[in-house]
Amino acid sequence: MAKSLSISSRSARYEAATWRDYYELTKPNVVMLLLLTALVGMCLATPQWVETTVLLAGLLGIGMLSASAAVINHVVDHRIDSMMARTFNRPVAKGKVSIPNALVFAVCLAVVGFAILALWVNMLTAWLTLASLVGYAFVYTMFLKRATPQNIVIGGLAGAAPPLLGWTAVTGEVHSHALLLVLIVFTWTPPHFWALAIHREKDYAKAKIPMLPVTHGVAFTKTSVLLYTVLLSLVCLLPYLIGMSDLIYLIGSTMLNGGFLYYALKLKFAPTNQTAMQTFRFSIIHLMVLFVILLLDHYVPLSL
Ligand code: HEM
Ligand SMILES: CC(C)=CCC/C(C)=C/CC/C(C)=C/COP(=O)(O)OP(=O)(O)O
Repeated sequence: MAKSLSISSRSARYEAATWRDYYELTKPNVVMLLLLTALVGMCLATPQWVETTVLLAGLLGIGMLSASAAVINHVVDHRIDSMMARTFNRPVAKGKVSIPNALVFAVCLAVVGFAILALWVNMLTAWLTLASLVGYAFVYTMFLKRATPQNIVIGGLAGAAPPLLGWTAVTGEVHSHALLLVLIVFTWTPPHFWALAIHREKDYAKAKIPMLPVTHGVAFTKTSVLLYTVLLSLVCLLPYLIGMSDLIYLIGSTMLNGGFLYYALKLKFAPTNQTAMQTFRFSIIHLMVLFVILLLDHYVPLSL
């Protein structure tokens, strides 16, 4: 009796799932920023306007595979998500969306996304995007996240891939300029995540996830944020130095990196309770504006 009651109350909770829960599973804000970086990869790949079919099918396919990866992340992590204050309310962790339903949703997104890329873009982009899904949903989430504090440095490669995916969607080839855009996002990821991890250190310790502040302490993580931010500022100079981007980019990226360095220095040497989260929030604005500036610089010629 008690068993049947608990089953029926569980299924009642599953019935309560709405489209909003499924939408939340796709990490929409993260996917939007990933798509912005993919769009910039597309636009920078050609001096002409990107062909409409490639633009739309490319963004849709990359978006669907990224969303699928995010849904799988929710499924794999539902136990640890339910232990952390930031994530306990997520649809799978909370039991609002069942694991089978979430998996069916993820598989549908992945199959349709892959087919769109294969049919209307090209096979190179389809395979590279699928590899990014595997990198994030399986390699990072299932193994690295639980294994090493360098998890997000290595796993960051999957999240950094979209500018390359956008580029290959347009040209069908891997180009060094596209790899430089990947390097920018790759170098940006550690200060982006570790700033948040400092704020959420107790959550991660509780869930026994070996994030850097848990394994090496908050002071060491702050130093790592600062050093990666310095490295990011140097990497961000490369598009100008190799002649890929021009003056608008140089000025814009220098200002953004100045802002990021300000927060990283404040976090290390003069923090308040809010500084870690302010740094995390600024990292998102930094990457978003940086890629908009790359786009502006591409279409508005302005050089010395
Ligand atoms: C391994 C790499 C990464 C890790 C570990 C990571 C981690 C995180 C975490 C833990 C959050 C907080 C989510 C929440 O509040 O529930 C977050 C937020 C966010 N991340 Fe990342 N991130 C990574 C890469 C990226 C990449 C590559 C992008 C985009 C290019 C990105 C864009 C965002 C955005 C836009 C948010 C805010 C989401 C929101 O407010 O809903 N992240 N990230
Ligand atoms: C196809 C393709 C480009 C795939 C990449 C997909 C993707 C959604 C990358 C973003 C990385 C990210 C949000 C990591 C956080 O995971 P977490 O588990 O550490 O954070 P959480 O605790 O908030 O879930």
